[in-house]
Amino acid sequence: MDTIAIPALDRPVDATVEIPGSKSLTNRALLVAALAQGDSILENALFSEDSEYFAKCVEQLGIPITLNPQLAQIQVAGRGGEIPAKQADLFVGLAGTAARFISALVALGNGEYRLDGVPRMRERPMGDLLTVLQTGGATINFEGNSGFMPYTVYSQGFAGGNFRVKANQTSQQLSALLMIAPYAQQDTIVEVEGTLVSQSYVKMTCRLMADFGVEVIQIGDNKFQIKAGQRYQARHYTVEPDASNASYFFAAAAVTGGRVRVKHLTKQSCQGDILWLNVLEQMGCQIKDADDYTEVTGPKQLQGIDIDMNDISDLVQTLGAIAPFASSPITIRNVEHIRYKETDRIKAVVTELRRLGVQVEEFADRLKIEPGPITPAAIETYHDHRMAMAFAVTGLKVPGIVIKDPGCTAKTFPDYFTRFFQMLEQ
Ligand SMILES: O=C(O)C1=C[C@@H](OP(=O)(O)O)[C@@H](O)[C@H](O)C1
Ligand SMILES: C=C(OP(=O)(O)O)C(=O)O
Repeated sequence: MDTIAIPALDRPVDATVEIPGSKSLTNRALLVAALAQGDSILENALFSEDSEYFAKCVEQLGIPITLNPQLAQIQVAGRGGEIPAKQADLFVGLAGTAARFISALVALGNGEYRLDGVPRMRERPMGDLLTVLQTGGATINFEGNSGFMPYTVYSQGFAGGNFRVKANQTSQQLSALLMIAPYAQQDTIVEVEGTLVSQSYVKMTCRLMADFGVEVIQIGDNKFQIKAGQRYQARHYTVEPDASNASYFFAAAAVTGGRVRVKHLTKQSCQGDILWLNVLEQMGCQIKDADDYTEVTGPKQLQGIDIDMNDISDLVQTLGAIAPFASSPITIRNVEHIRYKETDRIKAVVTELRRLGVQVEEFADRLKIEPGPITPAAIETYHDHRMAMAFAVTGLKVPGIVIKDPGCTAKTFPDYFTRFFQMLEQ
């Protein structure tokens, strides 16, 4: 298996970086542009496994896509809500967004659509969304366990109506439903039953829908109404840099007492993970928030923090990886749902921190990390891009840290290590 050795720094980082487009925004924009009538152009789109699987699915459904990776541009020739293909065999890799959003998209079609992913994707929850699609008219044939990939969706359009959906393991199933709802035969009201995790992503969904001309009426925190007959408008859309993927570069400034500027990402971002800046501020960093960039300057000594990360849970690994360098313990709460992601992320972070000699307590929905010295080790990444990207930052402070299977960053950030090393050379 490939590995990458991370060089420890004997000086603070001092760099300006650019981060590719957001995965969450690219895949939402691909979906709504596919449903719009006519050509949309996505600028600064992400080119990575998650978005390329997504684009390929849309294309297989008969909606032409032109990829221009050199210009970071994707052109989508939307078909006004029609799904031209009557049959397709679709593969989503490990992309949770593609799995959920494409399953919902094919429910608008008229035909049979098989969906599958990598072995871990077959374990990730899909059932709550599929139950709603069944109530809305689809028949679903599961090849293995009910509620999990692989399955075939037999659809004849989506009826809409009133639904209750669980969103305690992932918010993506709710986002998927919201985005197809304007094309249902009648108005849709979706009520979340119980806890809604990762709420900031649902806000992002509503914002993106509004950017393409569709209104979601939110009734309280947990109820959403979408009028049928609304139509997405094709448009030019510029994808923001990925705030979750920027977190590793800001973290590098935080742990080395250095300075990192991320171009074109600002506090006005519609991505919930922009709140990483607030986390770092509470830990002692200084934040400069300009019109077209954000800059983090790290302190001499990071402080500990006790934080609910339910809404920004893709950052748990980033915080876990720098936690041993704080002056007091770091407690990360309310993140049981990260056990259903690329890997069980609570378990993965705890295991790898312990491998580094760090004292960590694991609970069902939280972890507590004690500061302390680190013994270098080779970090297992469990096919999880965020394990590789986060623990590379730990390696900046401790000589001898090696990241196993660094190629797993291809999921959302194929040239992560190139940009990471470029940051160190500035
Ligand atoms: O809707 C989205 O784009 C996402 C929602 C979050 O997932 P959950 O809703 O499963 O927590 C997040 O972790 C994921 O990276 C992207
Ligand atoms: C959880 C993630 O991805 P997915 O979209 O596959 O859920 C992630 O990118 O951290």
